[in-house]
Amino acid sequence: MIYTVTFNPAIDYIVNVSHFKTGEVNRVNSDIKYPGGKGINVSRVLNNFGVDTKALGFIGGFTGNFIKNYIEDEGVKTDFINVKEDTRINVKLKSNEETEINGYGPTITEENLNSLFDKIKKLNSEDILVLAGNVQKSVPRDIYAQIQNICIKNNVKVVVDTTGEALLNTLKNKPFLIKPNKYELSEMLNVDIDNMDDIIHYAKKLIDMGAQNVIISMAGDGALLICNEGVYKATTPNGAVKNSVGAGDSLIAGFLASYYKEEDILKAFKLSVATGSATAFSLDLCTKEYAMSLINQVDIKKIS
Ligand SMILES: Nc1ncnc2c1ncn2[C@@H]1O[C@H](COP(=O)(O)OP(=O)(O)O)[C@@H](O)[C@H]1O
Ligand SMILES: O=P(O)(O)OC[C@H]1O[C@](O)(COP(=O)(O)O)[C@@H](O)[C@@H]1O
Repeated sequence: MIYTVTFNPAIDYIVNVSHFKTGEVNRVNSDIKYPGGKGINVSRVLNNFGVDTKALGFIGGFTGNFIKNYIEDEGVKTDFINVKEDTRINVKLKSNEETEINGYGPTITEENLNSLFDKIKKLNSEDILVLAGNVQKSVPRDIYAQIQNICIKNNVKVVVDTTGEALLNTLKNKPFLIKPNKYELSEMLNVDIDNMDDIIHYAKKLIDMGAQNVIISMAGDGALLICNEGVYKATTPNGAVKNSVGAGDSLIAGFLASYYKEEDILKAFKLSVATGSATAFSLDLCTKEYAMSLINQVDIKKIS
């Protein structure tokens, strides 16, 4: 089973406004609410691919229930821990530019954390665990590293998709896969990144620091994979972007949907990029059929 953990789920409130102006009353052309948060998105796409997945994490209030009911109706299994405050709402404003306002999120207590640890202790070597998204300020910065330590004992593969210090803290525990985008790569290592050589150089540093496989996602410029076999670059398929929220999460889901079945890193990389793009070209997260229809347009080249 592929488990995901989302510490800070969100309702993604997508708002389309033709010509957004600050300091004025703006009327929406259309709006829609989706369940969001990185691990939840990964589980939703895995479920679309027919892969058995369970979403763990913390939800609260009516906003939390919206997420739970929505994804359970789609067929995603859940085992959330209820917290006292409401799950956050993240606003994704689509106008001439895309603007995101991500909420703060509810407090997580030590008791909440212990309940999560108990659930994770039950995973075994057949399972994969995805730790995805930012964690609330109330949570220790090394929480993902603490969870990895439980997983190491039970031989569970761990994928980490977060940023900054929280991600750096996980490297010593050798995560199976990490997926910073190029801005997150530059931010976490506190370096300027100007070109592809810089991206490769710093992505290799993450391998030296402990990551087993690194994907650097680069939106419309595709993605890079750094693994045991070398460095590979993937192009993206052609298409018109409708909503890129969740494209990175979809990339991870596509990777795992393939890897879980075939354990072939390069095949998984190809599907991952097709899946990320399929979501970017869709209003909601993509279907399996759409991702599969794009896969032959993804060109992968070994670059070193
Ligand atoms: N504009 C785009 N055109 C085509 N594919 C895209 C576009 N934006 C995102 N994608 C796909 O989604 C993947 C992840 O997107 P990216 O924006 O890099 O991740 P994140 O959402 O984590 O920042 C990319 O590697 C690519 O496959
Ligand atoms: O946990 P964070 O970093 O605040 O991000 C949460 C947001 O990221 C998303 O999971 C989308 O992530 P990506 O676009 O990077 O795939 C949204 O659903 C959610 O609003």
